[in-house]
Amino acid sequence: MQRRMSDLAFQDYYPDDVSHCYGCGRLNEHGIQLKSRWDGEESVAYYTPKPYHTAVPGYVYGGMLASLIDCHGTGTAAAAGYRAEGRTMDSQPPLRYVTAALNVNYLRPTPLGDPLEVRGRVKEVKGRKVVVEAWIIAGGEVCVRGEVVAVQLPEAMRQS
Ligand SMILES: CCCCCCCCCCCC(=O)SCCNC(=O)CCNC(=O)[C@H](O)C(C)(C)COP(=O)(O)OP(=O)(O)OC[C@H]1O[C@@H](n2cnc3c(N)ncnc32)[C@H](O)[C@@H]1OP(=O)(O)O
Repeated sequence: MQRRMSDLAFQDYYPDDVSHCYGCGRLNEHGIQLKSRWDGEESVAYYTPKPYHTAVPGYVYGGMLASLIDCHGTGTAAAAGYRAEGRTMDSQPPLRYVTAALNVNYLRPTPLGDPLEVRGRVKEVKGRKVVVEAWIIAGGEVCVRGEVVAVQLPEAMRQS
């Protein structure tokens, strides 16, 4: 069945050459394949960690949580970059963002087994840089807060 455009997540628009990321690449069969969308002025994604994403028994591994902040942040940055240019994510030329900086604060243990809600808000769009704050909610409580600085790849590093 053909999907409506509004069903597509930010990551579904990534060109193939940036769709192998472990966290968000739709072409990485071993990865998380995170899907982020706008929810008003915020962005949102959902993911339920697997039983093997364990830190101490019953709680989610911090590296997994950092990956969620990272890839929801870069996805939100990409969407914000297109929005700042007044165009849709399927328009040309494609924008390619990478993580320049990632800060993660673990506020309380994140229970393993519940669906996690990952939310984001754009703090700044300036030139090639987008700063996104992101947080993870489990069981109605914010367990993790972070910030992502995403920067568009310099022209010289683009392969297409
Ligand atoms: C639809 C398709 C979507 C495609 C989206 C694809 C998503 C894939 C997501 C993958 C997520 C990853 O894991 S990516 C893999 C991990 N990341 C990487 O390997 C990146 C390695 N680093 C680099 O390649 C480089 O350092 C860059 C490209 C990030 C930046 O280098 P540059 O291009 O020379 O940057 P530069 O001109 O100096 O800086 C530009 C602006 O960014 C700021 N800036 C630069 N680095 C930092 C930093 N660490 N912390 C804070 N701010 C920084 C500068 O102050 C400046 O701000 P101002 O002065 O203008 O204010």
